[in-house]
Amino acid sequence: MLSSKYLSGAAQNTLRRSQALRSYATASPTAAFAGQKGSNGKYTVTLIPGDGIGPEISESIKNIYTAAKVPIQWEEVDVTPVLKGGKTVIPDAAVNSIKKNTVALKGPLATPIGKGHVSLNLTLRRTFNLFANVRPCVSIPGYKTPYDDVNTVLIRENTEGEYSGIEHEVVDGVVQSIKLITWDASERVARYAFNYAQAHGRKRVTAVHKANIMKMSDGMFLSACRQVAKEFPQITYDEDLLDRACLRITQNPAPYSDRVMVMPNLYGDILSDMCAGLIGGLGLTPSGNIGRDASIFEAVHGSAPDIAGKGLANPTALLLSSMMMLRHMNLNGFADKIEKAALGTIAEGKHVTGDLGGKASTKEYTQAIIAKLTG
Ligand SMILES: NC(=O)C1=CN([C@@H]2O[C@H](COP(=O)(O)OP(=O)(O)OC[C@H]3O[C@@H](n4cnc5c(N)ncnc54)[C@H](O)[C@@H]3O)[C@@H](O)[C@H]2O)C=CC1
Ligand SMILES: O=C(O)CCC(=O)C(=O)O
Repeated sequence: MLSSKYLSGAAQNTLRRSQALRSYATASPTAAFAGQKGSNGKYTVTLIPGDGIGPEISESIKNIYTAAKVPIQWEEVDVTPVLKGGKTVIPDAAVNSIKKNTVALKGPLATPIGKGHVSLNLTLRRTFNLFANVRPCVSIPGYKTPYDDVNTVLIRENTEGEYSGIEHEVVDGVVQSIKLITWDASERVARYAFNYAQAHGRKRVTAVHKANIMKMSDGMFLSACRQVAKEFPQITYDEDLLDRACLRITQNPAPYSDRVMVMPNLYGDILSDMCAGLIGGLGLTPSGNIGRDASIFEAVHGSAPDIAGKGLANPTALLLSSMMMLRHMNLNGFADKIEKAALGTIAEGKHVTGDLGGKASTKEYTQAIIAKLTG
């Protein structure tokens, strides 16, 4: 093991954070929602509309929630980054709102490529120790794609790995980027994956890795998974190489319907976009960033600058993310009702957005869902 004296300041911070989180490894895997309704009978949820298509799709969710009479009031916060002590940080008001409400719905946040401020998406995940990113990807009934039986659940380690953000120039022309894997974070996400499989009736957990190449980092991730697997004898545990998993899923996704895949950070980012491609694209896939003290729900997609401001975006991915949020808040009845209206609208095919081959604007699609909810 590398002694901490050889680590950069950022790496040492990550190590400290990991040590501080040690207790999470054995804690309950889910952030049990403990929010209280206000005197108006509603829960307060933080809303980050986000960048690019974010405000358009957030507006759609708000309108659908009003129509469905979901007992939620939104606390909208701005996360335009501010400079504090030479560092780019999220404004205190936004951080405090999420701390207080413990649940947030987040639109996509854009990150400058190859320069500029750090990713605020990653900053939020780290700030609230959102250690597991759950990314389900399920075929949409009635929307025809090459496979109609996709039903994958991918759980991505969400705080470290290739996304640790520890980079420096060694000498001119040589840059080093450190992939940091800790036992604690690996064990914590592995335990979450097994608990998730158990709670959702999935019989197998597959750890996806490249430990043939990254023998120490992915190797330790696998060791943590193997150790946790012993606590769950009723669940089959196996391992698959990332490249082989990509090939197998695209050739035949059916065998992945009975399992949960768990993996280091970057692999989960890429594999979830690949799975989204199998069911119709990024306009359809939700996710939940789960921590013990807070959870933030967001679409898998980004800010889609190519269609932003044109009223073309598909709000389904954010809407389904908010369904994950409602179920997390035990508001299952509202989630079922809205999900049925959205999926019914897609299955009918008359009012779908361009990414699904339709001609409807974001507003027309939203109105069609609202008509189902109120009609
Ligand atoms: N969690 C987050 O907030 C994420 C943020 N990003 C950021 O978003 C920005 C743009 O990234 P890209 O690589 O362009 O990925 P992207 O996901 O924004 O877009 C990829 C493609 O999918 C389409 N698309 C995405 N969402 C859609 C929707 N709801 N409806 C219809 N079409 C949709 C876009 O039009 C584009 O052609 C970058 O700054 C990136 O860093 C990227 C991924 C996740
Ligand atoms: O933060 C970003 O801009 C991209 C993040 C991303 O692709 C993800 O990890 O979901």
